[in-house]
Parts: sequence; structure tokens; C-alpha cells
Amino acid sequence: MPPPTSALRARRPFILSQYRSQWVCPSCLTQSRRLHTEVVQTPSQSSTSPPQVSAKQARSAKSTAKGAGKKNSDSKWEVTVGLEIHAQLNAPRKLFSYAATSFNAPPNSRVAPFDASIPGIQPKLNIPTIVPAIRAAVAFDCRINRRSAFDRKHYFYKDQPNGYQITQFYHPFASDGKIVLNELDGLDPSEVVEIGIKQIQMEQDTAKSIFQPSTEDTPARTLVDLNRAGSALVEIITTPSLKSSKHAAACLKKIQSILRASTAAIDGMEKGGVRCDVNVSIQERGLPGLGRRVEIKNLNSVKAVQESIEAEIKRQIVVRESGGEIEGETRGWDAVKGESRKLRSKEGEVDYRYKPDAELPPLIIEESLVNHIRSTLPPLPDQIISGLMNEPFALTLKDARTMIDLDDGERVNYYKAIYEDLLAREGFKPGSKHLGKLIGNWTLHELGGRLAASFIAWLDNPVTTVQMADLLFNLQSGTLTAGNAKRVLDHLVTFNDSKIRVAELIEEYDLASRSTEGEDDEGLIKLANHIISEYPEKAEQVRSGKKPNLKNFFIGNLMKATGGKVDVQACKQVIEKLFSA
Ligand SMILES: Nc1ncnc2c1ncn2[C@@H]1O[C@H](COP(=O)(O)OP(=O)(O)OP(=O)(O)O)[C@@H](O)[C@H]1O
Ligand SMILES: [Mg+2]
Ligand SMILES: [Mg+2]
Repeated sequence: MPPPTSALRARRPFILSQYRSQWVCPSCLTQSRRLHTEVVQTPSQSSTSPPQVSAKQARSAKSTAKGAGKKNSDSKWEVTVGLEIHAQLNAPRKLFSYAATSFNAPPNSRVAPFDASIPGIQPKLNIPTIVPAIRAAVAFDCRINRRSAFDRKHYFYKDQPNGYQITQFYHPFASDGKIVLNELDGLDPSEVVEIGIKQIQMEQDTAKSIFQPSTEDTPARTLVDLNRAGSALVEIITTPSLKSSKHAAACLKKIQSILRASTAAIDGMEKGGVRCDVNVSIQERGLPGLGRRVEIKNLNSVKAVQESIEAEIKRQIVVRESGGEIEGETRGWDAVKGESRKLRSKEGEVDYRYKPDAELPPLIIEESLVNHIRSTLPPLPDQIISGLMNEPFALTLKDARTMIDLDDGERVNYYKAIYEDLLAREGFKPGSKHLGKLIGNWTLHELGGRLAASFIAWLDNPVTTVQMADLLFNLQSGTLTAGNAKRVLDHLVTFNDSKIRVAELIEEYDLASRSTEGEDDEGLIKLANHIISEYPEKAEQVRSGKKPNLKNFFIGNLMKATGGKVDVQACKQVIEKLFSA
């Protein structure tokens, strides 16, 4: 696709120099930006279509491709992956119109005339949308290009009513950044991988098309919702330097968490705020250069990214090992079937006819603004993970990573809100267990496990931070045993009502722990003796030392008999005492 060659460009630049999105246009800066005129080389096009592959060839190539997800330096084939990530910026209004960004509003209710492509309406840059984009670029350690510019990329599709998309592909506002992947991202402790960010560009989002299958009354149709049309996106383009699907997945997760941590883009893939295209090539190890890339478009989960890369590596190895050439092409991913299918070849690639947008002057970003943003950038994921692993939270690396990977980072906020709530409560007893770990366990494992078992997404998490803090307060103060705290959590998850108060549940179901006098508690001893007498054979096996672990059976039954109101320690003491007598 040739770059824009016309000198047509609105002359007065947008100048973005101060925080709070003020921009000025001093008359001294009227010079139009020099246009980019080199022709981008596309890989030479091959007319060789993939040859038929015999079952035997396919089998042998498949075995070579085994472990396609891992970086396999013994394999004959060197894998290269590059990502293009589109992220919706955290901006209240669209990029070139004053319509509000909203993803839950009724269809077509957030649409300005420009978004609907009413003839004659021209784009007007909404300066505040640039600020989160710069935050992202600074977080990715990019160079902020003082001068960038917008071009129109022409193509027609039902979700693109203007017939073009405005983008900075040829003149991005940020270039040459990096992402460092390390142990905190799930790599081996000795591995540190640096992935380049070629550039970050501003661009417009498309509308959303919603397919409706046919019914008795209506034929199948596609509805178009323009609410998303024109929302501000950044496209983040990595260099082709990822060497495996595992690294690509780690890189994508890290990009999402950096976007979220820098508050540049709040919604991750789970909510449709981030989409990813992957580019995959293979080359015989030892040969110079890279193989021809195949692009798989529009992936909407990390799993889809990882699986599609693995499938593509295998597909390319099958083609190459059977004597074929890889055709440069664009493919789509079918997550249900776990396979990709060709959408178009490079020969069928549209010429986008990039043209400078005559209505949009160049954008000037002054260093003072960049410095302000740099100095006010919130902590980034590596810092957040280390923070969660250090005091006062002391989570394991695994839990800290899970916490920030889950639910677009909302689990961390949930966790911290509970921590702060508990510490602020009068009469709160931190207890002997490490509080950070305890909350981590209840948030990730107890609650997370229950939600997963009931197929409840985090977005629909029925337990509020206050309910969870109440529950843990009662657990720590000894009012609830661990068993009864779990019953309370079961109830909260099942009944999904933020108004339920834990204190009322304890009262209503008579769950408050019974205080005990440990191994001398007469009531408990009586109950334990009764249980032991009910299972004479098992008791004998404990006494004779044949099956000492059967004590746990009696401890469990004693706890049950108290209605879970006596904690495991007290029950254990009594059972131990009776068997040692
Ligand atoms: N040989 C290769 N193997 C794997 N990936 C590659 C190779 N060459 C380039 N890439 C990757 O392909 C991507 C190219 O993205 P870029 O946005 O620059 O171009 P594009 O795909 O033509 O644009 P768009 O799809 O946005 O119209 C980058 O992520 C880059 O790292
Ligand atoms: Mg791209
Ligand atoms: Mg692309």
C-alpha cells in the first residue's frame, strides 16, 4: 500500500503543550509537515498456491511442529510473531466528534453527524483524547514524536460509514518503545525478553455490526450500531521479534496491564476494549531475514491469540515441509473449530489510497506536556506485582500475577479495597495469619473458585467488597469459624444481593462460634465421646495405631456436630486428648 503522496494538509498545527488539554495555534507554526514519500516495500508476491499435502507429510510436519507454542531452539524452523493491538482509549468523547463514548448505551444513541458520515461534516480533533494515548506511549517507553499527522485510509465496509478511517499509520505520534518480559510475566527466572514497539498511532474505531440470524418473520440481517464509530483507539505495533506463542501471549497480557495501569485504556479484551491481530512467519533456522508473514485478524482473547499462532505455525510448517511456499495472506480465526481460514491474499489486498486529511492539521506535542505526563504516571505492572509480593500484602508471585491478570485488573482493586476496609475498622484483629495472604486466598481461591464453579463472570460478581470485609472481620474476630465463613460465602454467591448483611446472616442462621475451653471443654468432650462410641471399629483402628489418620474423620464429625460453630483447632485438641487417654 503506497503512503500518501499529496501535499494536501491543513496548515495550522494542533499544538498540545499544557496539561488539561489546552491547545494553541501560534501563527509562527504554519508550516505544513513534509510528507513521507518512500514507497513501503511489500514482500514479493507469490503466485504459488500451497501444494496438496499427503497425510504422511502432514504427520511428519505435525511432529516437527509439536510444541509450536514453546520457543524451541532445536527445531528446524524459527518462528517470528508481531502483534498489532487496538485499544480503546479512556476518553469521554470520540476522536473527531463531540459524541460521548459509551459502550452500553442504546444502539445508535451516541452518534454525532460526523460519526454517521453526514455529507459535508468534517472531523475536528478532540484534544483530550490524545492525553491517555500519550500516557500509554510514555508507559511503553516510546519516543514521543513532536509532530504527527492524520491520513485517510480508504475502504468500504458496513461498519465504516465514512468510507475511510482516519489514522496516523504513516506519521505516528509515538515510536520506538519497548516492553520487557520477565519472570513476573511467567517466563523462566533466567529469561528476560525485550520486545520493541515499532510505533503507536491514533486512529478511529469502527461501528459494531451485529448479526441476527433469520427468524420466521425476518430474513437474516446485520444491524449496525454507530455508538462505537469514531471512538479513539491507539494501534500499538510491535516489532517482529516475538519467538513463540507463549511469549506473544505474555506480551499481549503485559500490554493490556500496562494500558490499564497507566489508565490509558481501562477495558481489556474481556470487555471488548482491546483487539489483536497477529502476524506469523517461519524461516529455516540459520537463514537470514524473516519468512513471509501471514496475518490473522481480530482476535479477542489471549487464548485465541495463543491458539491461532500455534495453529498457524503448524500450518506453515506443513506447507514448507511439503515443498510449498507461504503465501502472504490475511486469515480469520474460528475459535470454536480452533482453525483459521483465508480471508484474502496479498494479491487481493486493497489499496487504501492513504491521503492526508485536509481538515486535520498536524499535531504538535510539546515536551512540557510529555514531561508532566511522565512525572505523574501511576505505577506500572512490574511495580504493582512487586508491591503485591512485598509487605503488607506478601502474596506469592503466582497469586500476584493471577490477581493482576484477572478481570482486567479489577480483582486487584477488589482485593485492596477489602484490605483497606478491614484496616479502617474499629476493633479489627489482624489475627495470626498474614492478613494480605488471607484476603488473597479468600478473593482468589474461595470466591474465585465459587464463581468459576457457578460460571459467574467477574463482571457479575455478586459479593461486594463490604460483604467480603464483613465476612473476614468475623472470621478474624473468631465469630465465624472457617467452615461457617465458607457457608456465608456460599450464601452470598447464591443469593446475589448486595443488601444482605453478614451480621444478619450470622444471627438468622445462628452461625456465631461457640466459645470453648479447648481440650477441657466439657460439652465438646461429651459430644466427642458420643461420636467415638458410634464408630467403634474406626476408633479401635486409631487406638491400635493402625490408622492414626482416622482421627481426622472424628475431628470432621465433631465439627459438623457443633454446626460448624467450633473451630478445627478446638475439635482437634479434644479428639487428641480422648484418644491419648
Ligand atoms: N516477517 C514477519 N513475520 C512476522 N511478523 C511480521 C513480519 N513482518 C512484519 N511483521 C509484523 O507485522 C505487523 C505489521 O503491522 P503494521 O500495522 O505495520 O502493518 P499492516 O499489518 O500492513 O497494517 P494494518 O493491518 O493495520 O492495515 C507488525 O506487528 C510486525 O511486527
Ligand atoms: Mg496495523
Ligand atoms: Mg495488520
